[in-house]
Amino acid sequence: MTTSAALSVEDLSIAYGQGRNRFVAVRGVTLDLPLRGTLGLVGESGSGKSTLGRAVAGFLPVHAGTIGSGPERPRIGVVLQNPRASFNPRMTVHRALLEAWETVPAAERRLSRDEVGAQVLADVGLGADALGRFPHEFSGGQLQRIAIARALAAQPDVLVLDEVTSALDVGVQATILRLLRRVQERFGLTYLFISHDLAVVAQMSDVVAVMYVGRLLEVGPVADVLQRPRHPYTRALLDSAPRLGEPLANAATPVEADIPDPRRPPPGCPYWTRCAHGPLRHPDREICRTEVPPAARSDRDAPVACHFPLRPDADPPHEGEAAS
Ligand SMILES: Nc1ncnc2c1ncn2[C@@H]1O[C@H](COP(=O)(O)OP(=O)(O)OP(=O)(O)O)[C@@H](O)[C@H]1O
Repeated sequence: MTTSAALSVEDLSIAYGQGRNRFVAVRGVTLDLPLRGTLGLVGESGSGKSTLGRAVAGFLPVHAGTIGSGPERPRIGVVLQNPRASFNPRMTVHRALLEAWETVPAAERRLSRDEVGAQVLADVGLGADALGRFPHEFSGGQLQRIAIARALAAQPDVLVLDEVTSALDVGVQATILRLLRRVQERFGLTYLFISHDLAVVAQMSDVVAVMYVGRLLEVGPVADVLQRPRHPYTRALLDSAPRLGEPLANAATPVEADIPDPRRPPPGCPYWTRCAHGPLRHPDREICRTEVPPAARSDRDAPVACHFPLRPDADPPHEGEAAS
């Protein structure tokens, strides 16, 4: 772990199922969550983002590797996409906040029982009148604020935020993102921010990690990864996000093919079956089909898991101009 990491994930693998149904949803992921900063985790559906988030939160058994930061494990909270599903409909907001607060060992509590209410709600911009009400009385955006308040009541060091704005209207999304930044600064929190929305990740993150079929393909400072992507997959993801006035396709446009089933990943690089820079378009790049590139790691000088990474200064990248 580097000294500025709040939490380190080292060579982590997570499996689901048993026997013949067992499959590895996250493979060999190494990441540092930057202390008091945000790591944005992006990737298409099924890439393993939520699995990694749930494992970091301690909800899933670790199959191989470690999640930790030395003897003092940080307190980790979670906010999910659908707040309605995460509240007991028969419990008042006040009771839900108290339940979260009760998980903090008595000697470590920063708030008294009396303060767990109006004060915590004020931190997320809600009035004390919400305390005696029930989840169904709130809009999705208000309930997401309450979910954030509930997470704060448990005094986290790290928050796993899994698609927290995906179910909200755009205007409400923006206010929730601003609120998250405010509470991050105020309480010195570290975020693992999971989203399939690159624009939102770009706005929120210091470091970006790109997952694909369970593997980490690229990781680095947000400006590097999103402005000078090295992995053809990152490049293709960026190009698939529509931008006004720009053509939709360029040389990095992926080969038309389905995303592989993570239960049956292809041999070699997981991305070669769609990669415009791989063996489908460059016959001399057979290695992509047969050898898994060394994993991208945030703690090493290895930001990209690709046999033929794009040149960092290539903008836009051109066929055949990848660095060797
Ligand atoms: N509880 C589970 N049991 C078995 N398989 C699961 C379970 N949860 C997720 N999976 C599978 O693990 C793989 C990774 O899923 P995960 O939800 O982590 O991906 P994701 O990148 O977060 O995508 P999404 O945005 O669709 O949730 C998928 O193939 C998914 O079907």
